[in-house]
Amino acid sequence: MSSYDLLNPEQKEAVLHTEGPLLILAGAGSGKTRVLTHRVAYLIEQGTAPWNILAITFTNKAAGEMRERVDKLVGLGSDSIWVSTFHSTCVRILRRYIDRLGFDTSFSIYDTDDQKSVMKEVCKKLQIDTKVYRERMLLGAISHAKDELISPEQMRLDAGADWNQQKIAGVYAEYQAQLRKNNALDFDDLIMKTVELFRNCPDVLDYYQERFRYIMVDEYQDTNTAQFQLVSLLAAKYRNLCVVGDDDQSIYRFRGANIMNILNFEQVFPDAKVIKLEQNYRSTSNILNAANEVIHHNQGRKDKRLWTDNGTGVPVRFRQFQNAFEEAEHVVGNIVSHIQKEEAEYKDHAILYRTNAQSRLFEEKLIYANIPYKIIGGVNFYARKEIKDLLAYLKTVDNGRDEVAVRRIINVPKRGIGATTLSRVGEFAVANDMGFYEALLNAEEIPGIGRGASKVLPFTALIQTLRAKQEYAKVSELLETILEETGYRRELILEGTDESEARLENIDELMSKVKDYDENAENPSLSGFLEEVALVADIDNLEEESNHVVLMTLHSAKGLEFPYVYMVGMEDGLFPSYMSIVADNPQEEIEEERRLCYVGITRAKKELTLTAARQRMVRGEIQYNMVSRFVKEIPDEYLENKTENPGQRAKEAKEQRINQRKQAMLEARRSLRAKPIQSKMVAATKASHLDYGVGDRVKHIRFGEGTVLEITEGAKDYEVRVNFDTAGVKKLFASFAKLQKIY
Ligand SMILES: Nc1ncnc2c1ncn2[C@@H]1O[C@H](COP(=O)(O)OP(=O)(O)OP(=O)(O)O)[C@@H](O)[C@H]1O
Ligand SMILES: [Mg+2]
Repeated sequence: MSSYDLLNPEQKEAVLHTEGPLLILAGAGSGKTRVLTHRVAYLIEQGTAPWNILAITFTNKAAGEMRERVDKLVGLGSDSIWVSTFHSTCVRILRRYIDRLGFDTSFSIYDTDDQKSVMKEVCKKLQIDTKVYRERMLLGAISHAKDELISPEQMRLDAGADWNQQKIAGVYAEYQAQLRKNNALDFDDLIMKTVELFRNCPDVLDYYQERFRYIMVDEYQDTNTAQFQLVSLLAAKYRNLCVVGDDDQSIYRFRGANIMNILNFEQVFPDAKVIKLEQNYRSTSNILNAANEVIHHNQGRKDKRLWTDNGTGVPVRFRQFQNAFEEAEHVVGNIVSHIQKEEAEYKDHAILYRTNAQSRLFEEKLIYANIPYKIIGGVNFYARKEIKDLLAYLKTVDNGRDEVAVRRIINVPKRGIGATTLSRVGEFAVANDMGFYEALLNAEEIPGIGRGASKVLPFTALIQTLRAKQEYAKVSELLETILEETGYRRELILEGTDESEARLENIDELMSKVKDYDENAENPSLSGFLEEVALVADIDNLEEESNHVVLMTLHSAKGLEFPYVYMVGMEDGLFPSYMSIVADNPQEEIEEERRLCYVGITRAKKELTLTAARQRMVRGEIQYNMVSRFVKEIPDEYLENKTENPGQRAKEAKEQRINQRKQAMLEARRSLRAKPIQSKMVAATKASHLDYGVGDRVKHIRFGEGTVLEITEGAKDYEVRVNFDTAGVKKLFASFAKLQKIY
C-alpha cells in the first residue's frame, strides 16, 4: 500500500504494531499524529471493524482533522470510527447509560458561567463569605479534585482536622447536590461520571471494552488522572492501547494533566512496546536546534534530540523594541511584506502570546493594515447575552431540571415576577423535594405568592407547549416560537438602538446555525443541538478554509503548524510569567513555562520571529521588562539579533506618530469588534454619501496621498480603490479608511 511508503521505518513499525500496549514517545513534528491516522487506516485494511476503533484527540478541531485524514485514507466506513475528544466520548457514553447513576439521560452540560451561578447559590445557602472563599477558588479546588477522581466524601476524609479543607469539601458536596438537582454535569463531571459508571456497572464497562478493541490517544502527555483511569478501564480487556505523546510538550499541569501518566506508562503496562521517533518533518534545522537547546535546560525529562533534513533555513529572528506598539507594528509590517511579495498568504502566519490580553495591540495594527485575522479563544459567539438567553430557553424546553437556565429566563423579557415570588418558589421546591421548574408548574399551590402565580402561568404554559411541540418540530421552529411568543424579538425591534440591532443580527446568526443543524445533523434533536453547542471549544473557531492571520495563546497552538510564527512578548515576567518566577516552586513552574516555549517554537515550519518590548503598559502602569531567559537560552549560531536602539529623537518622533494614529485605530477597532458602532458608522457613511468621488485626490492616515480610482457599493459599506502615490493601489472599506478629500 503506497501511502505507507511515505512513512519512515519507525513510523511504519508503529503503524504495523496493532496488538498490545504501545507508547510512541517523540518530540514535536515527528509525525505522531500522522502515525495515528495511518494506524487507523491500517487496522481497517486488516479487517478490523471501524466501530471497534476509538481515537481520542485533545480538541474537537483535532478530532475533525483526524477524521478528515482517516476519511481520505480509508474512505467508506470511516463514519463509524469514534474519533473524538475525551469529553465528547464521555457525553456519548453517558447519554446512553447515566440513568444507571440516577441521572436523567437528558442532562445538561454546564459551562463556566453556569457553574458560577450554581456556586453563588451554594455560597448563599451555606453562608460562605465569598470575600474569603472566592467562587473561582472554590470552583478551581473542585475541578482539581475531579481531575484526581476525588469525591466530596473523600475530600472530607482527606481534610482531617484542616477546617479550611473541610469547608471546601462541604461546598463541593453541596455543589454536586445542586448539579444533581438540576440534572446537570460540569465539564469535569463528564470524565469522572464515566469512570464512576464503568466502576459501578461491570456490564456497561464490558460492553464498551468489547466495542473499543483498539484505542488510541493523541497528546497523551496532557491527560489527567481521571482520563488515564478511563482509558485504562476501557483497555483492560484487550490491552490494545496506543498512546502518543511528548513529555516535553506537557503544558496543562495547571489543569491537572499528570506528566507521570506518560513517564510511568511502562510501569502500568510492563509489556508495552516503546517506539521513539527522532526525525522532525516540520521545521528547518535552525528552528529545531533552537527548540532543542531551550528544552535542554529542563531537568526532569527523558532526553531526546530531534533532527531534520529540511535544511538550515533562516536563523530565528529576535527583535527587541522600545514599547509594545512598535513590537506590534513590526510584526504586522512583517506579515504585510510577506503578502506584498506574494511569499505567503494570511493564514500562513500565527501570532502567539502568553496571555489573551496581549492580543489587543496586534488587533489594532491588523485592522489598521486591513489584514483579516481571527482570534482563537476571544469573545465567543455563544457567550453573548442574547445567545445565552435563547439557549437557556431551549435548555428549559429540553430539560426543565436545569435551574440555572430557568432562573436566567424567568423574567426575560420582563414578566414582573418579583424576587419574593422567586424565593417562595425556591423554598417550595426544597420543601417538597422538587425541581425549581416543577415548583413553577405548581405555582398556584404555593402559599403567599398571590398574584405572582398568575404571572408565572404564561411562562410555564409556553414551555409546556414547546415541550409538546418538541416531539415533531425542528429546533429552528422551536426557536422561532420562542422568539415570537415571548416577545423577545419584538422588544429588541422596539428598542431600536444600534445595540439592539446588533443583538438581532446575532439572533439571526444563531438561527442560521440552528437551521444548518436541522438540515445537516444525522439525527437532529434539541438535545443533540444543545450538546453540540456545549462542546464547541474555542480552538474550533479556526477555520482552515478561510484565509486569515491567526492570533492565539501558546496553549491553544498545541498540535498545529504554520510556516511563519511570531512569539511575542518574550520578556521575563510575561513569559516566563511573573507568577512562575515568584512561585514557591519556581524551578517546576519555570520548567512548565519552558515546555510551553518549546511548543511555541516547534509550531514554526519556515520562519520563527521572537519579539520583546522594553516597556509595556500593564494594568495602566508602565512596566520595564528584561528579555526572556528563554531567548538567552538559544545560542547565537541559530539566532539573528538585530535589536536596534534608535536614537532618542527618532524614537520620540515615532511615538508621536503612533499616538496620533492610536485614536484613529481605536475607532476602527471599535467599529470592527463592536457591531453596534459598526452598523451605525456604515449607515452614516452610506446615508450621507462620501464627500469624495472618482478622480478626487484623497489622503489616508497611513498610505498618504492618492487618487480615487473606483467606488463600489458593497452590502454594508462602500469599497474604495485608491492609487496611492507611494503605497500603490489599495482597496479599502470607506468607513475604516477614513479618507479625507484634499482640496
Ligand atoms: N514520514 C513523513 N514524510 C513526510 N512528512 C511527514 C512524515 N511524517 C510526518 N510528516 C509531516 O510532518 C508534520 C508534522 O507531523 P505531525 O503533525 O504528525 O507531528 P506530531 O509529532 O504530531 O507533532 P506535534 O508534537 O506538534 O503534535 C506534518 O506536516 C506531517 O504531514
Ligand atoms: Mg500531533
